[in-house]
Amino acid sequence: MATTRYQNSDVRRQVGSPRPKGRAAAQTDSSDASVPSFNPAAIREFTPSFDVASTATPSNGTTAHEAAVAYDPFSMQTVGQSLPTTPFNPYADDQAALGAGAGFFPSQNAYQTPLQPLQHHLYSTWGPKPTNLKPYERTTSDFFIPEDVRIDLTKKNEAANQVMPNSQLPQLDNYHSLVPLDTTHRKNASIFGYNSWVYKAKATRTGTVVCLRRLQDFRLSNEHAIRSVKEWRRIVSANVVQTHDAFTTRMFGDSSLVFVQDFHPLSQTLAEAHLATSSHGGRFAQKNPIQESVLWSYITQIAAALKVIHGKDLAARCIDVTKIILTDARANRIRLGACSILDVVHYEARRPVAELQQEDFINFGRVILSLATNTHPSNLNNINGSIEQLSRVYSVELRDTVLWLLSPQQPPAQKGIEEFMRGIALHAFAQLDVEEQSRDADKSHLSTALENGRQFRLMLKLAAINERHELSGDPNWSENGERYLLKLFRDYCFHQVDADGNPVLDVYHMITCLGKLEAGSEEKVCLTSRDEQTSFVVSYKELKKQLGSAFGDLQKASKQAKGL
Ligand SMILES: Nc1ncnc2c1ncn2[C@@H]1O[C@H](COP(=O)(O)OP(=O)(O)OP(=O)(O)O)[C@@H](O)[C@H]1O
Repeated sequence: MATTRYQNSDVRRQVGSPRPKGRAAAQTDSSDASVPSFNPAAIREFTPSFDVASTATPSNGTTAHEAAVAYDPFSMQTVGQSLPTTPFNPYADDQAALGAGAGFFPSQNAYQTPLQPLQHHLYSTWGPKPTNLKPYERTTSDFFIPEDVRIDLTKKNEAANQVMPNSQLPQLDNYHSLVPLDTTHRKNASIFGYNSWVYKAKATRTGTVVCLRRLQDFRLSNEHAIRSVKEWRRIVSANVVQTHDAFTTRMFGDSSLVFVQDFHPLSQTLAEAHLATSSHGGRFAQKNPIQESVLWSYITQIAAALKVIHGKDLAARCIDVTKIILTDARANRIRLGACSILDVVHYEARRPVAELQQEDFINFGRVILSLATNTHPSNLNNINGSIEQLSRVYSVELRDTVLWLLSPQQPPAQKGIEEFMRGIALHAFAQLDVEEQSRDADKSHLSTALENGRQFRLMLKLAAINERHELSGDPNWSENGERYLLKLFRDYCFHQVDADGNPVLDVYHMITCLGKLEAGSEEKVCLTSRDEQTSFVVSYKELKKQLGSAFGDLQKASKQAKGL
């Protein structure tokens, strides 16, 4: 079998056969000692660490920047080449071409890192790891977002995209595709004084999914009432559902007041999550006793919300287990869900904010007492008895905290949220730690998604080139020149077969090949034609250039067709 070292010339001529046929076969260049031999095992449970493959990293000073992909997902041109002074682009293919003044650093020569060049073809290995694996062991799932996170996000996306066929709900002026979120027909008018309904809807102008809370049969008597919502737009807190707007409408067949809020898919109220109605008499029965650490987490988050709200001279007014939503059950993330509503509804009977803020503390205490004793707030008639019940299960500190919240101050003395926060600081730090750990895990997942995104862009380019029917009237474009090698690379990467011609589906091999191509590694690969008559030894770096140039042809033709 002839082995041809590829020289950037017309490979079609070197192949010597009009159109290669037959089974794809390819092998890694065995003359390159740095290349790990490819073991065509099926998807491995454990794959060796990429540290093993790292022996094959560029040795000729390929810099981090050379090895990275252009930021524009499809741009194969050096970004900013035509600009006189170009900002440093860490993703550019060729930093040298940017010119001396283009770098973030005084000149490219001055940029000499004492570190090894980054190995962009390797998946990063930072972030929390399963502890039962050796440091060099990785599972196939390591390359993707963890299953539980994927399921959670997918379910949330599904919930956000859910539609209701044959819906009788009206289309509003600025919102359409309403889907009711109330899971029960039981309506409780005691909180707002009106029956309320919650819908998911799509904003006509922006296409974003929002949550609409509708108060049925509400008659607006004062135009200024609705403007008080403006104040709530200023409240930006991780523990408050953001309110955007409020309007009245007759589209539901009555006079309704509607609040527009952020939509948090698959959220549950604290009552739904922790208190369950029994089938008889509407009494609430506990699902599982709530751990004390969860209660402290809730306390810390409600306090954080009140800090922002009271800090803007507003009062939450609606702190209730049925109006606080759990937006991420795994992380115990909660948000106050119905602030702003009572400011509009009770506009005529306005009361001093300081007084309402003091009431917030009492409602806050009732929420915690209700959760700790598994009693619906409307049944919390004997506070002392409930406190006693709480102290039988939970710590003295929790009991004292709830007592502090529930006991009214003798005027002119007033409770302050900062004073309360100082008192629970230890628990707030515990919550902070949980949040930081969860952020670490999310960052780690994000880095996996980043790597996958890079490879996905590469696959889009390959797919756009391989087997293209014709380009600019040339029916053989995708089979000629550099495109032919890209086709063989596609075979090498994805169409591996064993000695009997059976497919070898080695995810590790596919990911590694794409990673090296994406990084433009100096490592060489031996690509064999389908008829097994010709082989080409070519580096990933050259393949990457060829991919760029072939994709550039496509872009040029596409732009010409559009007259650009
Ligand atoms: N901003 C939001 N994003 C997503 N879902 C929400 C949002 N606000 C509320 N929900 C969900 O809508 C459903 C109904 O909420 P609602 O406040 O009406 O509770 P409820 O228990 O039905 O109270 P009530 O008896 O007062 O009507 C709940 O499952 C809640 O989790």
